Amino acid sequence: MAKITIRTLQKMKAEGRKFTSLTAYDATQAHWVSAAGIDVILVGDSLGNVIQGHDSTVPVTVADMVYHTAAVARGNGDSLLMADLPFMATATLESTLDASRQLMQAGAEMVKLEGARWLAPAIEQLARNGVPVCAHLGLTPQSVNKFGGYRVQGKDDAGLQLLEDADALVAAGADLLLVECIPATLAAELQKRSPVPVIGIGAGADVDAQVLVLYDMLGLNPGRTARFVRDFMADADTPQAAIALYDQAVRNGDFPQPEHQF
Ligand SMILES: Nc1nc(=O)c2c([nH]1)NC[C@@H]1CN(c3ccc(C(=O)N[C@@H](CCC(=O)O)C(=O)O)cc3)CN21
Ligand SMILES: CC(C)C(=O)C(=O)O
Ligand SMILES: [Mg+2]
Repeated sequence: MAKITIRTLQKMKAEGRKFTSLTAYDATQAHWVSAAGIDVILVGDSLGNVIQGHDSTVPVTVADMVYHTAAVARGNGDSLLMADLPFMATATLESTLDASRQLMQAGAEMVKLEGARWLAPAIEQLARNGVPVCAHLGLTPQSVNKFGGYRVQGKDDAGLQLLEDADALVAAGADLLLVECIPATLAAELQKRSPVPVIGIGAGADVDAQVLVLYDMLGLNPGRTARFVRDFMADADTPQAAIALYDQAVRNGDFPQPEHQF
């Protein structure tokens, strides 16, 4: 497999081909995920839940993200390596740039940040400094305390707000959009109007790519899982085989199904 870059993802969108993303938190997982041909590895701040045992991503620090990003980078093959900016790292322009520098120097090739149009100046500054950006919209888990729980976002009038936020962030230089837990109809509308690829989780099938938390799609999560999760270990003997099944299912449109969307 050739090295995946933002140009590869743009080309796949232009050709109407789906691409794939999964989280990884350590070198071994990064090896499995990249060897299966997953296009984008996300070092997600969901590590706060699945590794650290917190009930949200709020406690995760920049130092935690740097540690896991460096481990994932060592195990990665050809996947594009994206890392989350954690809670409050984007509070100021200065903190955004400093945290992004640390993640990029640990081996990330793109950073992801949660938020809306107020992040446009930060994205412009990152673009000028050569840092590709994915803007995460909709259910942004770092705001769980502000939302009052993990709730579907972008319903009714908030849908138009989300589309306008996306436009502003793309105009500022965002290279990718990621939407979580929004109505599938809204995600489809966004996919149509967006010049950059749109990755979805709980956003239906009509987007350019899908992402899941690795532990969720391997059925490793002890608690209740969200509606958008499918356990790919149910039909596989090994984690590597389950990851390959997920990759195929996303590319050929078998995942997600209507039961996984809102
Ligand atoms: N293991 C894991 N998987 C994830 O997908 C994930 C994390 N951890 N940690 C960070 C955030 C938290 N996320 C979550 C957590 C819960 C729901 C959830 O329960 N959603 C409801 C929707 C409720 C509604 O209808 O408004 C669901 O039924 O899926 C969604 C996203 C996604 N991220
Ligand atoms: C759920 C995905 C999109 C994420 O941000 C994470 O794993 O932290
Ligand atoms: Mg995250």
